Amino acid sequence: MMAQMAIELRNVSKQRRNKTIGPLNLTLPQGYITALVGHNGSGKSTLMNMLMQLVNPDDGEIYWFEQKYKQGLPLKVRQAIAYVPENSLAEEAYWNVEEAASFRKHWYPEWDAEYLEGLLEKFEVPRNVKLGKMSKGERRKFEIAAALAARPQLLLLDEPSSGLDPFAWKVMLETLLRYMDETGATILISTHIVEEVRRLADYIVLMHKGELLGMAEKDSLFGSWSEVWVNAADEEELAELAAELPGVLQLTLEAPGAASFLTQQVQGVEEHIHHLGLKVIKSRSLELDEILHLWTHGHRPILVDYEKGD
Ligand SMILES: Nc1ncnc2c1ncn2[C@@H]1O[C@H](COP(=O)(O)OP(=O)(O)OP(=O)(O)O)[C@@H](O)[C@H]1O
Repeated sequence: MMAQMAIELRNVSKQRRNKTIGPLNLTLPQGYITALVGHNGSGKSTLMNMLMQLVNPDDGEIYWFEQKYKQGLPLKVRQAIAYVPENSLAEEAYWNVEEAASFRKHWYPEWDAEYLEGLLEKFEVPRNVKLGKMSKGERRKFEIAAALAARPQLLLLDEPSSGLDPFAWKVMLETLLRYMDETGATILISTHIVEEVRRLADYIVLMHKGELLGMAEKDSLFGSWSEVWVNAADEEELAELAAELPGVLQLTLEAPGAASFLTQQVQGVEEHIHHLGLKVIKSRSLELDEILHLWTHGHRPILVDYEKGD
């Protein structure tokens, strides 16, 4: 399946109890890791479930490797996708690692038993324990290892790090990066962990209250917002600053003689400040979580690579 696009969503929507997810427009280019971020209940799992056809959209169209399959995903496509859902399947609870692995091996033609062995060892997954008797983290590690052993072209991971200890988490990151390097697969990962986004993601997709706020190249987000401190004497000077500086946020007098604000155009703003006869005391780039927070509050970063909001 030599497609440029692993996944495309066109105006996809799904009615949930009291809210609508969508309309979602999104393109996942092949060969990249995209992090799906957003608050609880924003629709991340619903989106993943639609990509597995576990949930069907009410409206719109989904393309897998540039094809749409209204009548169900063909086996060949299904076999190219591995999914680690938020909650592990109850049906497999009575199997141990070997039994679960041998079942999946029949399902996935590219199954790599040796690779699985290596991963289980690295992750320190206990053997001869039924999956249902494993700790949350142990089960999670098995599920991630087994998903990779299927050698998927598209890997969907719904909060894979939940329950992992720091050691296992590190192994997971290394393993995913290596897998991407070796195979050029596509990964969609939902996560609440900023550090994970920072280390893994090529692209960030932000969901908020059932809507996609946009997609940004991760690197373009860094440095998009800055916090700047200036020497402003009083409220009067502050008001002058506010009138002079376009598009600044959260302008506040921090202490007598010092004000701070947020800006996306740090250079232009600094020139303005000098022009007003004031000085920049210091400035810093906002962290990724701060940038995402601003974004969910309507302050879209300017350096967004491309938006599939049409
Ligand atoms: N089977 C369902 N039937 C009806 N509504 C559902 C169903 N599953 C989820 N919802 C609702 O849809 C919304 C989105 O849920 P979803 O699980 O997709 O969010 P999420 O972003 O994955 O959240 P979290 O970060 O908590 O995992 C929520 O308001 C949820 O209550």
